[in-house]
Amino acid sequence: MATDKFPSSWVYKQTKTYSASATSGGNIKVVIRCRPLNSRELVRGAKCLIRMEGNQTIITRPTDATGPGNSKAAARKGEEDVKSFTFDKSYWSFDKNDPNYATQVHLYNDLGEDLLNHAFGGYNTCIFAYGQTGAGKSYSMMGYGEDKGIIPLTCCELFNRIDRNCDNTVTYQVQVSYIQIYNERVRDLLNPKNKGNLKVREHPTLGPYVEDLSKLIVNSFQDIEYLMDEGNKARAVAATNMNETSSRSHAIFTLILTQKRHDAETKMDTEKVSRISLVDLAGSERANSTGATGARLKEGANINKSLTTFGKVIASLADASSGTSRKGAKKADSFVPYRDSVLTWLLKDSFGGNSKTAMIAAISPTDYDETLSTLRYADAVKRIKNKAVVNEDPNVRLIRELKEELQLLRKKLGVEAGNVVKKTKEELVDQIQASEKLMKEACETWQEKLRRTEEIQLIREKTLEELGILIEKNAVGVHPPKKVPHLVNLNEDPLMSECLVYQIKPGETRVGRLDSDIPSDIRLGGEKIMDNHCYFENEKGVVTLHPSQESITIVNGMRISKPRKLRSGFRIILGDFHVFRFNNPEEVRREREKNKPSLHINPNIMPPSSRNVDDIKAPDSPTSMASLVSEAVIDWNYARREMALNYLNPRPEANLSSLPDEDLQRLMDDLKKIARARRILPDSRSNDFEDY
Ligand SMILES: Nc1ncnc2c1ncn2[C@@H]1O[C@H](COP(=O)(O)OP(=O)(O)OP(=O)(O)O)[C@@H](O)[C@H]1O
Repeated sequence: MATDKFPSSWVYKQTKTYSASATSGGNIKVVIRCRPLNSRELVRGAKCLIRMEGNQTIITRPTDATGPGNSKAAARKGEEDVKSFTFDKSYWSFDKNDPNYATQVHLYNDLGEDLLNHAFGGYNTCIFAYGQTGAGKSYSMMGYGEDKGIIPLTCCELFNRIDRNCDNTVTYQVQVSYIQIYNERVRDLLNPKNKGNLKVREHPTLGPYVEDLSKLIVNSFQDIEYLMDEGNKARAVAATNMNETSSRSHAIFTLILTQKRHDAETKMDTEKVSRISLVDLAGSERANSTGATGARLKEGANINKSLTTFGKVIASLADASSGTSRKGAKKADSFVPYRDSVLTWLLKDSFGGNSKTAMIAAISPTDYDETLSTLRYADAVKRIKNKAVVNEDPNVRLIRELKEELQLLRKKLGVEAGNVVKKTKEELVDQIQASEKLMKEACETWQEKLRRTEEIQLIREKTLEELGILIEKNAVGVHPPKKVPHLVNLNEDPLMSECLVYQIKPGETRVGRLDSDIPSDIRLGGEKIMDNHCYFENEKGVVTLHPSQESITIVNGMRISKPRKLRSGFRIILGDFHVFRFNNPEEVRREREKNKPSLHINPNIMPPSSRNVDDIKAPDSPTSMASLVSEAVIDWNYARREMALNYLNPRPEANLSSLPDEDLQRLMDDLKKIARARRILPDSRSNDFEDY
């Protein structure tokens, strides 16, 4: 078991005791959190439209329509339009200097502790974050840097409580699973063997579940952190290979806490099992506000489908709870369309079911339309009533029911096999197989589960190694090599950026297609990656990139057709979507030594405007750039924008009208993304566009 304690720097107050409430009813707890203005908003003089008084959140319609998202907010001169909403809590995180500023710890003390109390009481629990992109969902859930969010604080305290347990008749076991829902497809982020789309099923006792999903054993908070990190790596690999916009997917991290109590007198064991679901939803902005086209529009429609269904589920549950009905339907008739989307189906228990649930609605202080829409959503959610029950010995019950069910199904199959239509027979066989799988899982011993956890860990490491990704066993976070030159992945979503490291060892490092028979050291997916895409040559620490004929190999925004010597900080794009930053630690160290005292280069003077990559002057070429410019500056946006700008430069050999259709489409996609980012992204993600 873990020996580490909740680091005192994370939380200042941990005084409450934890006794779970015995009540089973109760509404979903809804809290609102308003983030500070970002510097873009500050620069344009955006006004704060939100006020909080006690538990009330008050929004005022702007009197002009200048800000993004305020387009429909018509100026109604002389008339103040104010709307007020009451929630369980309204967290004012607008101004760090305000005495009422709500910190991460406030949120944890109110929501995280409650969640743990319920989980230890044997109830299913769920915390989910809702809100538009950049409103502060990840900040509240995961946190950034030292500002740990509710997930790490809660998971850490979970193990602290287990460690503090002095009752030797009780033992605890924790398992985790991590899935992503993207375009209505479910992906297991912890087991690479589980490729593609996992099936969602429903069992009368178990409720909705993901078939074949891996549930891995964790023994400490570090184990949880490690698996989350691994899951995020898997997300980044898949997102890049499939060109998925990762920030538009939903992620569900689930902990299963099993408490076993041994009765010395009867020699009997009883179990309480609770599921803790931590859900980070995709940005809630409406698809039509993003200007998406083609595949992005379809993706948006699917995101919309899950969030629209989510909205419908919430509306019908809220109506049912408050006794009202929609369009004259009787209350008893109100149908909740859980199964219309994978997200709502899987969260069925969390909404209107067997769970103690809390919602964090993250809002921006300026964006009237989206913020009002989030507040209305949250207002409907707070009316939903759940019926949580203590999950006592659910496995015993499940095994008993599965036994009866299997007997019945097999009998049915035997009796009816001769005369049933094929489809019905297939359905029966499918149902038997699903129940058999559940039975096998329910009967598995802890040792078997542990063995499988270890097996999956080895598979995960091997899969990453085969792709050329550097793995560090049991280490959380990315630890780039201190000496060896390497590539670091860049991704649109900061959560998935800089989490994959590819080493460029002495000699040749070949890059090729994921599914090719031709061996390669770094394997990438996607249509535009060739069998033999390119190779890196590392000669005594000096690295040269050799592109294959016809391959899309881009250095600092320019496509190259002949070998190119790389310097630390260079941006490399392979195929359409694989974006990297090249790092050469030894070179940086040498340059630092040489350049003492250091120069001062303003990062803002660095846009790549050079026409010929080989003529690139100061901004792109010196190693000192990488050491002087904040690494955050050279992110995914920077690399993609630099490429887009090179297209836009009036070059005699490639002006806009001579661009092939697909290149033009890609360029348009990039520009739309930049425009969208300008409208909705927070400062941390969009300030690179500031100069253009
Ligand atoms: N309560 C807060 N206090 C201070 N800064 C915050 C707070 N909430 C958000 N921020 C800052 O606002 C920015 C956007 O937050 P965040 O990345 O959490 O948004 P998001 O809703 O998760 O976006 P996405 O949907 O893309 O994941 C970040 O730079 C974050 O540091």
